[in-house]
Amino acid sequence: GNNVRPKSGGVPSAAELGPALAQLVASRAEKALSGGADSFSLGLSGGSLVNILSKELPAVPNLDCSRWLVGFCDERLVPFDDPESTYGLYKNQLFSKINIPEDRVLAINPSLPVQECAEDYSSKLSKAFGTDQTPVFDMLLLGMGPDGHTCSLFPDHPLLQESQKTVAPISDSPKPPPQRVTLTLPTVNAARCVVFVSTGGSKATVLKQVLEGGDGPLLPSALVKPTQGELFWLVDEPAAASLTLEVERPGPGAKL
Ligand SMILES: O=C(O)[C@H](O)[C@@H](O)[C@H](O)[C@H](O)COP(=O)(O)O
Repeated sequence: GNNVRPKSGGVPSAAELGPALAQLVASRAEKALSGGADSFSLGLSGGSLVNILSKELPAVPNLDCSRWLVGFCDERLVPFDDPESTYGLYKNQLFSKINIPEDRVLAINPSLPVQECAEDYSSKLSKAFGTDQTPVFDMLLLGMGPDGHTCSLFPDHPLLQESQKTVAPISDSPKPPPQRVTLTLPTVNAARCVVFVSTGGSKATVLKQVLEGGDGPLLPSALVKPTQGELFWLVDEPAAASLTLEVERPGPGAKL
């Protein structure tokens, strides 16, 4: 075929990708906090990130999360004890294993109707970030669905045009559950560092389209272009299988 294999022998396997992600998070946390900021703000997403982070973050030596401020890039409007709740999964699998203070985790209020829930989450962010403007997260961790969605921003959905709100409700998500709350594209693109984590062969075609272009309108993941911040894609071999562009392979211990 015409696949140009990455020069240095391939992108990390899924097993190497977790530690690389944890290192990247730890390094950006240290950068933010050593620069004198009183918090490191991190936005989480669901999907496979829950397991990766729950395994790898607690394994980082001397990780101090006492000054982290953790929010959610999107959340499903279900009770916290529902297996579909992203917050619920992180609470059980990750927050119980790191020293993040409970009041520094910003979650939705799942008992509110979706519109009010989005407004409530938006004001929680405003308060925590001390601004009425777009909150600027130090780091956002994103997944990408096989349809190219990220957060709860789905292909061809009117929410892709949202330019005023920081957070928006969605009640017709094509991926269940239908009701969700999501950061909008302007909020995602205001972040200082955005990291996509994408693994597995089901992502190969869409990853090529997002990174190398194709016919039709840009997919939601391709609309993520931080205006000032950094953008990383951490992908494994099967996800990268259709790429023709060259992929960098940071070795173990690389400074990202
Ligand atoms: O709320 C959701 O439905 C999921 O969080 C979803 O948006 C997920 O992040 C992507 O589909 C990527 O999933 P993987 O990380 O499992 O590839």
